[in-house]
Amino acid sequence: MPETILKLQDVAIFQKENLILNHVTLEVKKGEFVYVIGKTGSGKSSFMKTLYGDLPINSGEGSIVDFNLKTLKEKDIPYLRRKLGIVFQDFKLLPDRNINNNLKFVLKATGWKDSVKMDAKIEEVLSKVGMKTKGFKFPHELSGGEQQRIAIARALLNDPELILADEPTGNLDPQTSVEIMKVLQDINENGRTIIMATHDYALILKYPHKTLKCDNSKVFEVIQKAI
Ligand SMILES: Nc1ncnc2c1ncn2[C@@H]1O[C@H](COP(=O)(O)OP(=O)(O)OP(=O)(O)O)[C@@H](O)[C@H]1O
Repeated sequence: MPETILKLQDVAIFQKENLILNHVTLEVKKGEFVYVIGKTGSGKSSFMKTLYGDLPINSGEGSIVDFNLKTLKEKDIPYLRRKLGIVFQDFKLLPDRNINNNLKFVLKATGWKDSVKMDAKIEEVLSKVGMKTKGFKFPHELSGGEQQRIAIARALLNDPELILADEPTGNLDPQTSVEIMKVLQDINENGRTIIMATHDYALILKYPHKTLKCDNSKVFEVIQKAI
């Protein structure tokens, strides 16, 4: 039996005093690829934020990569995030430094010290996303798709058990979206668990996976035909 990476039991998620999602019960096992879909404002980002400790769970129980989301303290959040790779729609690369230094910045911030090991790790993650030769480029010298590849490489730096991707193709054209999806697909095939919020139905049809839908304050699994 694959181990459980995420488990939510009757969870309620609020934005300020507004209830966004209620009675959320679900389980994600190691190695799964799971989509989270839903209309604008249905709570996809709120759901993802809960998973990386940006929104608390007000009721119910939740655990993610061995962290208890209910009892998670502010000081635990950096440690939780080291076990997660987070990818956003808008890449969030630092504009004032090249790609190698963007990646080195994250390694140093997460406790890496040995320069040789850092360089080797950077080369490894850049290779995984097909960007090995682009380390000396600045973010503005790369296309959107290339920047997202770098953001995925950055998410891989600390060998996360789970990758959370919130609309990773939201700023990309359809062809580039497919390329990014192939990168994520590859990473998943190498054993990593991925949860990806998206409203890109073309991608879901092309790469079918378990799909959770946010609708009417609920999260439930949908089968492909019903999407
Ligand atoms: N920081 C915030 N403060 C208060 N309310 C918020 C905040 N962020 C989101 N909301 C509200 O929470 C609800 C869910 O928003 P959320 O961003 O989770 O939806 P979404 O499904 O990710 O939408 P989209 O597809 O547009 O990104 C919306 O009604 C939104 O207005």
